[in-house]
Amino acid sequence: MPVNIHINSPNVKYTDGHIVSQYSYHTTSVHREGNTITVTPQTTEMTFCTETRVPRLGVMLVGWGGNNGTTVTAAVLANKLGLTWRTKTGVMEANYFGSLLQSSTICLGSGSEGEVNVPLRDILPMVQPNDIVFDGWDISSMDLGSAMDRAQVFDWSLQEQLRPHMSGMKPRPTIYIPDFIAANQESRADNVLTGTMAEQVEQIRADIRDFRQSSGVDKVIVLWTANTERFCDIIPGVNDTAQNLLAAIQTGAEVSPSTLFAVASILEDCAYINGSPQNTFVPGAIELAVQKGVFIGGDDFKSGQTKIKSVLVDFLVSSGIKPTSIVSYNHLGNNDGKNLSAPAQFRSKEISKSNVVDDMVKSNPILYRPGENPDHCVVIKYVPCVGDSKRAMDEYTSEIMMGGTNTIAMHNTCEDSLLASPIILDLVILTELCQRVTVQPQGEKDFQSFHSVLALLSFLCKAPLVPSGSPVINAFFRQRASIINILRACLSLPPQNHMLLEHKLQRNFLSPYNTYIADNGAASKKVVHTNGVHVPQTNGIHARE
Ligand SMILES: NC(=O)c1ccc[n+]([C@@H]2O[C@H](COP(=O)([O-])OP(=O)(O)OC[C@H]3O[C@@H](n4cnc5c(N)ncnc54)[C@H](O)[C@@H]3O)[C@@H](O)[C@H]2O)c1
Ligand SMILES: O=P([O-])([O-])O[C@@H]1[C@@H](O)[C@H](O)[C@@H](O)[C@H](O)[C@@H]1O
Repeated sequence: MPVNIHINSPNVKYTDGHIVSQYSYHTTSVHREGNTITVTPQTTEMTFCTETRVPRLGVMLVGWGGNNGTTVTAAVLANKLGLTWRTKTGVMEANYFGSLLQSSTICLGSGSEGEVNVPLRDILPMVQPNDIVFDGWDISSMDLGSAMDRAQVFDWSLQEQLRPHMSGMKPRPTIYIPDFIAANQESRADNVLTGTMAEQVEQIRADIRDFRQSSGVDKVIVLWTANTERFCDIIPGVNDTAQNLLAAIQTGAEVSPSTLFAVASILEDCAYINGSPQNTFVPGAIELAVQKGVFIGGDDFKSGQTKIKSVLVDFLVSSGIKPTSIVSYNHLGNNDGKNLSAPAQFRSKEISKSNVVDDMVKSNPILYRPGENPDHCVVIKYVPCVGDSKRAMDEYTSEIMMGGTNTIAMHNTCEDSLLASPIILDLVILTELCQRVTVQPQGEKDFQSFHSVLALLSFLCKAPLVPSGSPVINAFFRQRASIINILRACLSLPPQNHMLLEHKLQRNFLSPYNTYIADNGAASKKVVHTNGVHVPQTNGIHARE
C-alpha cells in the first residue's frame, strides 16, 4: 500500500497538476593556488516543478526475445497477475527485488517513532511497473512464451502460468547488420528487415507510432537490450554531427543498428536507453538528442560484478586502503555469453567493465600518484552448461599499513537476467519521471528540463553517459545519493547529510522536551516540532504541544 507523503513547508506548493518547490542548492567553488586551496560556498535558489499526472508508459525493447527482454516482461506480468508458484524450497511470490525504486527506501527524517523510511517509489508520483506495456523487436521471430523457455531463467511452474499470456507477444522484425554482433548469432536471425538503411529506420519509426496508437499508451521509451555490438569508429563526416549522421543513414554508411534505433527513437520523440556497452551514442546521436530535447542514457546495465566493484573499491579507497590489483572473472552460458565469446563483442564489455574504478582512484592522491591505477583484469568465458546462472569470481588485492597486504576473494552466483530486469524497470521509470521535472534557477526567466544526456541514470549503468565536460561518477553511494537528493529537492527537502547532530551534542536541540518557543511574534531561528515534522520557525508560530 503506497504511503501518502505530505511535505509540511511553505516552500512546497501542491497545485492541481504540479508540485512546485523552492530549493536552496548549496555547492562550493574551489580554487587552488600552489599549496593554498580557497573554498567558496555558493547557494543558488531554484524552483523545481514536477508534473504529477503519471502517464501510461509503453516500453519497446530492442532484443525483446532475449533473456532480459523475456524475463522483465514475464516478471511484470507475474507481479501484475499476483502469481505464486511452487518450488522445491516452498511457495514463491512475484516481487521486484533488485529494483532501486521498487524495493529500496528513503529516510524522511525522524519523529516520535524514530527514523521513518518509506519506499522510494512513493516519494514522487511515478509509473508503477505493473502498468507498463511492453513491445519490441528481435532478430529472432520466436514468440515471448517460447523465448522465455529458451532463456531458461524461470521455474517451469511459473513459466506454465505465464506462457498463455506471452505466446501472443511476437517481436517485430528488426534492423540486422551481422558485422556488428558475433557471427554465432546468425542462426537466430529469421526476423529481419530488408531495404535500405533509411527505409529500415523509417520502418522502426512507423513501428513506434503503431505501438503508441494501438496500445493507447501516452509515452513510449525505447531501450536496447539486444546483443552487445562491436565499437564503431567515430568518422568525421559520417557520425560526428547530427546532420552528418542523418546523411550517412541516407547513403548507408557505417551506422550500427543500436545507433539507428537511437536515431529512430529520437526522431519519434522517445527517450532511448542503451543497456549494452557499445558506443551507440556517437557524437552525431548525442547532438541529435540535444537538438530534439529527447533523453538518452546508458551505457551497459550495472547489475552484478561491476556493481559490487563500485561499492568495494569505494569502501577500500575511502578507508585509505590501496587496491593494487582487481581481477574479475566470470563464466556464463546464456546467449549473451555466447555473443561475448567473440573478441570484438568481448572488447566492448571489457571496456565498460574496466573503467568503473577511475573516479574512485582519482579521488585519493594519497594512495595513487597521478596516472597510477590498480592492475585491472576482466575475463568472461562462455560455458553453455551453466546457462543464465553467471558464476563470478573476483579477487581484490590491496596494500595496507606498513607494507601489509589484504586480499579479498569473492564468489557470486546469480541468474544474470534477474539482476538486469529490475535495472531495466528503474531505467525506464526514472527516465519517465525526469521527463516531468523542470527547474528554474534563480535569475532565469524560463524553466529547463534535465540535459538530454540523462546523467542521473549513472547509478544503473557500468559506463555512465554524461554531458560533455561533466564528471563521470561510478562510486555506488555517490550515484545513489545523487538520485535520492534530486528527488528530495523536488519536495524542497534538503540533501541527506547523515550528521544526526541533534544526537551528537550535549543537549538534543530537537528533542520535544527542549522545545524552544519563540518570543512574542519575534522570528526565531529555532526549530520546533509541528505534527512530528520539523519546520524552520520563521514567523513566530508557536509549537503545538
Ligand atoms: N545481467 C545481464 O543480463 C546484463 C548486464 C549488463 C548488460 N547486459 C547486456 O544486455 C544485453 C542483453 O542481454 P541478454 O542476456 O538479454 O542477452 P540475449 O542474447 O539473451 O538477448 C539479446 C537479444 O537481442 C537479439 N538481437 C540481436 N541483435 C538484434 C537487433 N539488431 N535487433 C533486435 N534484436 C537483436 C537477440 O536475438 C537476442 O534475443 C547484452 O548486450 C548484455 O551484454 C546484460
Ligand atoms: O554486470 P556485471 O556482472 O558486471 O557484468 C556482466 C558480465 O559479467 C557478464 O559476463 C555479461 O554477460 C553481462 O552482460 C554483464 O555485463
